[in-house]
Amino acid sequence: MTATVIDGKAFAAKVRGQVAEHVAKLKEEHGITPGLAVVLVGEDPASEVYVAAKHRQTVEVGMASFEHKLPADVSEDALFEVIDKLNADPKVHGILCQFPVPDHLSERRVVARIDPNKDVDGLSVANAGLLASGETGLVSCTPLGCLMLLRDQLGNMSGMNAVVVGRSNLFGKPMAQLLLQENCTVTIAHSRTKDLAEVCGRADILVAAVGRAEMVQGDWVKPGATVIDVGITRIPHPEKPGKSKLLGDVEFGSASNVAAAITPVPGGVGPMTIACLLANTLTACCRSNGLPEPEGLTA
Ligand SMILES: Nc1nc2c(c(=O)[nH]1)N[C@@H](CN(C=O)c1ccc(C(=O)N[C@@H](CCC(=O)O)C(=O)O)cc1)CN2
Repeated sequence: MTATVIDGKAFAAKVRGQVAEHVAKLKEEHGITPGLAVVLVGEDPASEVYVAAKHRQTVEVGMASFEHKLPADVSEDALFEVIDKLNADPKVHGILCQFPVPDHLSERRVVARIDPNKDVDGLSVANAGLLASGETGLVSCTPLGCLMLLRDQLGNMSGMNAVVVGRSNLFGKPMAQLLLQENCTVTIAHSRTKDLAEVCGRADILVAAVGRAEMVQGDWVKPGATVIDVGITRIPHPEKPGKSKLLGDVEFGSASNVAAAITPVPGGVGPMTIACLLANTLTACCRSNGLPEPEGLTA
């Protein structure tokens, strides 16, 4: 079997197109422009690339982009002052702080300071709780992106065995909740799981978010499964000196011989993260103005 390679880059472009269409309608019919504020603390090179991509794509879909770059040694008080102003700013519908933050800051405390209605990363305790209770909130972007890819690939997932490898608040836990909402039978596996290969081998839907390059081998994959690879590890390119190469958590070559469908790295889940951030900003804007939400862009 050679798996269908799920094109996350193309799907993300489609999502951005839907967001742009809805944004244009909001402007025309209601004179409202959704706004996204991104706070970057320090100069982590990867974070700078992601924040630049967020700014570019926000502007491309017709939204207002507000960037706040703070020095690496910014105090928690000074950072909270910026967040408080954004919470109170009616032009800003979505706020996020790019992670990781420097060690003297706590990601948990930063997220807790953001108004849950503007928490477009969906990471606040309020939004995590709403998701766990099956109520409407804002859903973490990468799991939301994976859900969109799975719905597109599989349609009805009811009764399927889903295994999520990884239990982070950013990804594993919300992903498991979303799969549960799709009526999957969900297992969350993690570093202490016994016989991980056997657990993975029972998955009709296997979502790997372990953060260890190529840990999930082809012989862990059930024939015909749909495999979603959330890992991104950057290594020096073996053939091109000075260049780097990205690896997922799944050994793509062997897994794609067994699976029915699989996301590649790069070009799979990654591009969906920013597309879903834009979708969440649009959703937050519609909700705060009491307007109907865009269809197909929420969980
Ligand atoms: N506040 C947040 N911080 C971080 C998040 C997040 O969702 N919220 N996620 C990651 C970084 N990230 C977005 O912020 C992100 C990661 C990867 C991609 C992406 O498109 N990846 C490409 C490869 C890009 C490359 O060459 O490096 C792919 O997989 O094809 C977009 C956004 C951590 N921080």
